[in-house]
Amino acid sequence: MTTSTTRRERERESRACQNLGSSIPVPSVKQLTSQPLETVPHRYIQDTSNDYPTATPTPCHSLPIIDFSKLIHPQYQSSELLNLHLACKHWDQFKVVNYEGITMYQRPFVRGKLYIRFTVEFPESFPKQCKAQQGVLPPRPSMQMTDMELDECEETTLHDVNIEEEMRRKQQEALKMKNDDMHGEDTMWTAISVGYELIGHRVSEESIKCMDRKTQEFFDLSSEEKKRYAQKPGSLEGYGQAFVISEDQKLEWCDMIFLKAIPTHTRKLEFWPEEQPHNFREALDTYSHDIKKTAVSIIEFIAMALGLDGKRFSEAFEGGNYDVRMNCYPPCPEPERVIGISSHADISGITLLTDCGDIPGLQVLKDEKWVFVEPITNGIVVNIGIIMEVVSNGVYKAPYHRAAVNKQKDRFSTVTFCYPGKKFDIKPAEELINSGSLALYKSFSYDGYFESFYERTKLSGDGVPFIDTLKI
Ligand SMILES: O=C(O)CCC(=O)C(=O)O
Ligand SMILES: [Fe+2]
Repeated sequence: MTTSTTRRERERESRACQNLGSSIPVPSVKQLTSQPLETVPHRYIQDTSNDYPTATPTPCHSLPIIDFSKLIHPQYQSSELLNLHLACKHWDQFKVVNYEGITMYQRPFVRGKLYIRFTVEFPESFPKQCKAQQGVLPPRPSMQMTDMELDECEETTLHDVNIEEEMRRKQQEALKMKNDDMHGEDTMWTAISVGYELIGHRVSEESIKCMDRKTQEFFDLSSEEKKRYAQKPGSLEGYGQAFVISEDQKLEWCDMIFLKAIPTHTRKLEFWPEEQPHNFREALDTYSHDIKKTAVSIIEFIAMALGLDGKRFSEAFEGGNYDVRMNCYPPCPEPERVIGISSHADISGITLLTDCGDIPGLQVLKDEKWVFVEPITNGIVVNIGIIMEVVSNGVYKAPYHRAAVNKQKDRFSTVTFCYPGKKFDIKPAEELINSGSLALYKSFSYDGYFESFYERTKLSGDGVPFIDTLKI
């Protein structure tokens, strides 16, 4: 009974995998740049006429940092969860009242700041009936307060606050404290994210460093060697480029290898480099299990920050799917005319990215500007994916991001797309809907969600972002 159910499930899974879309073979950018290039071939030149400008780096354009060790520390958890929430959703209006917050750590008589978030929704029009209703209702209660009520009031001043700068400052303090605390420890890693930056997570340094090396070594192999792992018709897995569906489509300045990593039975080892790079498979095996552990914890905290049952999410991601994409962006003679990866939002629940080296390339769209995400040594970028945008009913948004390239050096990144298990329906969380909000997104089964995504990748050029097709 169990065996046949498992077999049936696997068959369904394998059918679903075959429907994952495919990509037609394209030249390798690494090979293209192996000889000196002065100009870029026409197929790579992007139309940048309607593009957003790139922001000049400033402190308020850098990403917030969340301290993972605080998330798991009873003393700091609630304040760090608030930071996490603000980091995932940082566009509301904030005011601050000084010295009215909770007491400060180790200073029981000093209160910190009280941040108040105002989300004001003005009606678009006042219905005509309002006036008529006023006529039949009793007079409004007086706003005048009694002396006793006034005695209990305390006057205070609401200061305007730039919450992003404020968070930045707090996070820099947190980072400093963390570094002081961790002096001498080298087993922890720093992590950053597109929605927020995370420090102190539990992936081992060796695991990430080793994967970084293997990613670089893979792309440094000869073309013949890499082609042994080339994508096959009807599959996105393997070495190549993603989502090239027509011969005249613009190409991205990127070579990649895409592999399903977890659960282990979904691995297609024919695409996993074997003899070279030496120990590539072992490195990816360890890395993917480590990244999964981090993802399971992060998702639990994200759910808690949304006021949802964290355990439901950690369980769903414990039994989840993890796909790894390794990217190589070779140097380009005209970097401003090409794109490494075009603007997109990830379809995952969350995405964890490690930058192999210190060359910036990842950009996130913030306030209609492309902002570079500075690689942090030993860091992981955490990005909210479309699944979490739907589940949060739009409270958190899956940010648009892209990869820029540079003139001087290869850039490499290793990206893990983290998905819940197949039993997880992709729909706004019931707790959020029951609390009075309308569902803003449609509901999908796990397979239904992917089917609708891959259907859309086949429709080129209608310009409707996938996320918009999910909205009610
Ligand atoms: O390499 C990067 O910085 C971005 C990669 C990315 O967004 C992706 O693979 O989905
Ligand atoms: Fe992405």
